[in-house]
Amino acid sequence: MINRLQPSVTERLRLPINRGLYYGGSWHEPEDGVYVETRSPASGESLGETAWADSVDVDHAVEAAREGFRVWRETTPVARGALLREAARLVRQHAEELALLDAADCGNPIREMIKDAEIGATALEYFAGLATEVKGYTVPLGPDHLNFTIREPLGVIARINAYNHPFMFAVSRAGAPLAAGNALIIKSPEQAPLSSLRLAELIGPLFPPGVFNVVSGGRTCGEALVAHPHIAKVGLIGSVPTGKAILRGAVDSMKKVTLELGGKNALIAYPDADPDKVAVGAVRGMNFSWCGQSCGSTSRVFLHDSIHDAVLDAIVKQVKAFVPGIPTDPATTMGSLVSEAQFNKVMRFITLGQSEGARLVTGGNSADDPHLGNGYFIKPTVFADVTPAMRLAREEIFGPVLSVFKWSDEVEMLRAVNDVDYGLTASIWTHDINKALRTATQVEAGYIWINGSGKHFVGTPFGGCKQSGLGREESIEELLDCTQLKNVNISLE
Ligand SMILES: NC(=O)c1ccc[n+]([C@@H]2O[C@H](COP(=O)([O-])OP(=O)(O)OC[C@H]3O[C@@H](n4cnc5c(N)ncnc54)[C@H](O)[C@@H]3O)[C@@H](O)[C@H]2O)c1
Repeated sequence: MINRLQPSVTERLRLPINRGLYYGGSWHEPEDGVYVETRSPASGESLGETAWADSVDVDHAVEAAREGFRVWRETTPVARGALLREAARLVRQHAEELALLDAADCGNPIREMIKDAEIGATALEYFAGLATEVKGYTVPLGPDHLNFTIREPLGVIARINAYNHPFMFAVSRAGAPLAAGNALIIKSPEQAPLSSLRLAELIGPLFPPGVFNVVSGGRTCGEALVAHPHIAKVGLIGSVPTGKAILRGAVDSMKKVTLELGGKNALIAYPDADPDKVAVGAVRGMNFSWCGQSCGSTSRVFLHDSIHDAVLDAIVKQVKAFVPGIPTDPATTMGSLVSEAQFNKVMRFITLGQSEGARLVTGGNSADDPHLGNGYFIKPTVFADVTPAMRLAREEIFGPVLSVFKWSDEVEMLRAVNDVDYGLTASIWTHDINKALRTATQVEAGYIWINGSGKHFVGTPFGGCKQSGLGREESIEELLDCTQLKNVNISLE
């Protein structure tokens, strides 16, 4: 059945046994009995069906989570932290099988996805350590009062996830809500639901029933979570249109919303930068391994005229290292797009870029290997002579397409960098510290690398400006955002 994924994968791929909805500490059938097939985007082969939750199922999951919350909020922070550390241990222990599931289900190569286990487990440990830092403070009001604040959990938090790192998002974004004493409902991405189910099998039973819940489904399931009056906060990792829909949907119940959305991120190279290092940064920042399907991808590269040709040549040489292949094969350096819809969207942008007058330097078509004929593979693609007005330069493609701009006037370049609706990441390359820091203050982005790209650092606030999102995660801000302050005044008169 799944032999084409990679010869030995049939033995190694451990599909989740449970395909239903995990809430209240056990597995449930969806009320209306609907299951939807999930297929490998690399081979077209079926990976079986998973439950498709609707609003009635969401009601059940929320009820179970409210029960879980009653127990969990009374659990000491140290005990919560201990369970999160145990969850981290299990994620590491099962790293290969979780990564294989994602490779098969979302098309990203196993050699990269295995790193997601370490990222997710480290996030759990980080928030486990912060569980005792959910502190209030005292407010001086003079001799007649003792006034203090208590920081309390919110209740039930829903996390709605995108498809590009399914189990890493499920794991890493569980840490803050649970450390702060909330119950959690994770909604898996419809394109790749399997690893979230396996995660529920592995770590769900660690927690009191109703504390850690996983539901699979599509937009209706997400909408029901957002509209539910007993969900206190929704965190989304997804696209800008979904973020806007969630903001609208959260109005009636006035819930908190955190949005980690898309990007059209700039890399800026100054004349003094080393062309080879810039090229390494540009290629790494573009995340070609998972076909550029990353919110933080530096998909717009602004090269100073004086180093433009040298960097472009080096980029073109380096992207040749990314050869589309079967994602479950450990040798594969670049996987497939997640779906036919995403493949078609990327191909439309490639055609559009050419018609807008950008110069296609390499790639631009699907993989040559006939063994990949059933999958959604596109070669790493680089456009040069891109100008700021082109749609290629302005819209998030979420595919392996890098746009290179040539600049000579710094003011004009910075205007072009900021003249997009997005503002997630930026990468600045220069040895001039003043220039680097001045540019960092001028670029409209939430997460900036100087002489680097791509990497996230545990404990540093990640999130976007403008339409790239609301709120900051991967840091203490994420933890505090899962809490609310209560003020208590004791009269001493
Ligand atoms: N900023 C970040 O950290 C980050 C990380 C990864 C991906 N992303 C972004 O995610 C996008 C790609 O992922 P995608 O295509 O899965 O995004 P998407 O917005 O289509 O879907 C994301 C999730 O939202 C759910 N959803 C869709 N419509 C909804 C609605 N109206 N109400 C509630 N839930 C709804 C989906 O079922 C899915 O689980 C890109 O734009 C990418 O930049 C952002």
